[in-house]
Amino acid sequence: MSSGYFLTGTDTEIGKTYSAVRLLQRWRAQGKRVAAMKPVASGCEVLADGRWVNDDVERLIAATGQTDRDAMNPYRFLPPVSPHIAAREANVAIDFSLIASRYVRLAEEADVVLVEGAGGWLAPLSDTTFMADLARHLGLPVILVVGMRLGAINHALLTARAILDSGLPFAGWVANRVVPDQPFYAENLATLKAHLPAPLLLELPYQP
Ligand SMILES: Nc1ncnc2c1ncn2[C@@H]1O[C@H](COP(=O)(O)OP(=O)(O)OP(=O)(O)O)[C@@H](O)[C@H]1O
Ligand SMILES: C[C@H](N)[C@H](N)CCCCCC(=O)O
Ligand SMILES: [Mg+2]
Repeated sequence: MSSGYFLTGTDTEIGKTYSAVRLLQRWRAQGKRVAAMKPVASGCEVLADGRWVNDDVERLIAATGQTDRDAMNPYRFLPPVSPHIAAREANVAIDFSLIASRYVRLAEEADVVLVEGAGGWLAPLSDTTFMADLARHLGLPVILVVGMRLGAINHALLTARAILDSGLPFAGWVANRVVPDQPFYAENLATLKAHLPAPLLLELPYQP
């Protein structure tokens, strides 16, 4: 029986993929077969042969050794904008059932599947749906990446409340240092530990 997690963050660009790679490496080192999924990616580079390449997909694939990009990334959009806008511009409706069936396929071959959202917990996927709805559709416990910088306490506690409201288990959080020298880092971490109702799974240093 495989386990799966939905990885969200306090914002976009705060190190979800960076943390995903570290989590995947850790599980791999424990002898687990790992798979990653980036169901919806916005922001691609177009290669000379016309292929669309998303950086998150490439980084996740490099960490897991998966080869089938289409299986782990069913929706890929060119502009680096909110997925609901990218999907609307492309005339695409994001189908949660399709994502769930791909997830099941990945889970059949892995001990742990890590699903990375796009943006934060309430990043929209359409005019009426949000990342949180996709996480609920998949029914996965949630891991929150906190991009450690000024303002993150508020973002983290708001996100934690919204995760609890969703009814999904809040499996844990990652403290990812996105700035080199956050003043009073230890105190910020202690405040988060005191208020977040889930265990700190990983503390990642700033990497210059
Ligand atoms: N601990 C860290 N030290 C230094 N740089 C970091 C760290 N974590 C993330 N970064 C850098 O910050 C940028 C954003 O990180 P990342 O792509 O993982 O964010 P994300 O939350 O996955 O974004 P998105 O919402 O687009 O998926 C990247 O350039 C990454 O290398
Ligand atoms: C383009 C970016 N890197 C992500 N892929 C999408 C971020 C969506 C954020 C939506 C929002 O909350 O405003
Ligand atoms: Mg990412």
